[in-house]
Amino acid sequence: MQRWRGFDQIPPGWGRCVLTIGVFDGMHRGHQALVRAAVARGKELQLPVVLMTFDPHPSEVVRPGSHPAQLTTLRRRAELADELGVDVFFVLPFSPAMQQTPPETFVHDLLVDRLHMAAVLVGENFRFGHKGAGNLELLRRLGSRFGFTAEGIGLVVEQEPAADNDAVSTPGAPDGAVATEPQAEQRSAPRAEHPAAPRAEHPTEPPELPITSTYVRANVDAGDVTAAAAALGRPHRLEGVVVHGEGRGGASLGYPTANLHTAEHAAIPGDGVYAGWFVLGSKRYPTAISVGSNPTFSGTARTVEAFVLDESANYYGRRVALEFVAKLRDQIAFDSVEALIDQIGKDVDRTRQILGVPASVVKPSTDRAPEPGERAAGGEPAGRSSGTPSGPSQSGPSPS
Ligand SMILES: Cc1cc2nc3c(=O)[nH]c(=O)nc-3n(C[C@H](O)[C@H](O)[C@H](O)COP(=O)(O)O)c2cc1C
Ligand SMILES: Nc1ncnc2c1ncn2[C@@H]1O[C@H](COP(=O)(O)OP(=O)(O)OP(=O)(O)O)[C@@H](O)[C@H]1O
Repeated sequence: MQRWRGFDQIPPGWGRCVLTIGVFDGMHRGHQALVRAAVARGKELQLPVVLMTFDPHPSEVVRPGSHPAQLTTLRRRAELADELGVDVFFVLPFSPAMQQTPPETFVHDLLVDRLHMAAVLVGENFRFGHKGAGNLELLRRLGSRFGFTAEGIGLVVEQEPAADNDAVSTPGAPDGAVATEPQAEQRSAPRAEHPAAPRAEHPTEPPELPITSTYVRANVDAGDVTAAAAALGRPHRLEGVVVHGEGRGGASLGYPTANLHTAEHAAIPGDGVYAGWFVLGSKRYPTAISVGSNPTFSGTARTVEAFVLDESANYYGRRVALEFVAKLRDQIAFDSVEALIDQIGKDVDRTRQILGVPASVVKPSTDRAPEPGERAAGGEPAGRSSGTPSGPSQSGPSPS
């Protein structure tokens, strides 16, 4: 896949193409359906498929200071587009001049004259150009004038989770892994209200609301990472660089944590404790994640920290990502450090259960994730035994 930034990077001799346009921040299931349709059209017409996205988020240009929480970095968005078969990931720097551009000019001067689009595919609800005056209808009219086709894709809607299903599949778990325990906290937690939710006239019929990035952001913010994962088709991922914390995790608690420094607008899930995956390069490790200000220690700064199960490597300075699979509980101000340690042990046990990772695993090397079902010869993990902090010796070179 090629990556371009701005129209100047269109290579000389560029022919015709199939185009899909939008912010694509979530790269959620709706976006995926749209991109798949564009890729299929590209195959049929034997033309390359261009995905056009914007940077910064257009909201920031329209209302400075209003940048929405970012669900994917441009790098991650490109990676996901590549996996779906896109040929060119085209980032259009979004400027005040672009915001003022009438939709007809945008289509004629840029998409037709410079990008040579033969077909454009967008969601039915797509709006573009000054004051959002452009829509699918306009694209169709301009298409018959300038010689391209415009196709609208039906919107993918969110699915309500089945309330009586005891076996909750966990997005991102190893193949076939299923959490056998109902995720009670998840179920009972109020769902983030859909931004476009109408008042239901028939309460028994769940409303069918389109998946949008705004909806995913609301769920991430509310800590409902299960609903976010259902809309994304994968767990929400937060990227960052591992930095030093207070130096307390390994030394005093026996649970060293990798503290993440995240990008300014990154979508950080609401405060709480989560089960998820620690992603390092192409490997994933089970992890218990804490988001919040560590009220037991009267902390004020909000931190994102991950205790990586069965690992004791030095992650400082590494670029890593966390994938949030399920929320376990809220952060609590414990009366004693012992009570916090005891609870973290239970969080770790629960994390194993949800991810389908056995309690005792062979100590993997730092670049190898344990295979589910893999056990140490003696039955005990080479790192720590499940849920039992083993004191300062565990902290070693690990992050605090
Ligand atoms: C799984 C897990 C759950 C946690 N839950 C809480 C909590 O409920 N309340 C709290 O004050 N801190 C909680 N913490 C955060 C610890 O207080 C924090 O990791 C510790 O203070 C070490 O901080 P440091 O990395 O800055 O040294 C939790 C940490 C982990 C790994
Ligand atoms: N649920 C969906 N199903 C199919 N296509 C969608 C869906 N949501 C958005 N699209 C289309 O995907 C492209 C990119 O959408 P875009 O990221 O701009 O909006 P969005 O996901 O609705 O997010 P936001 O909440 O920020 O409006 C557009 O063409 C849009 O119409």
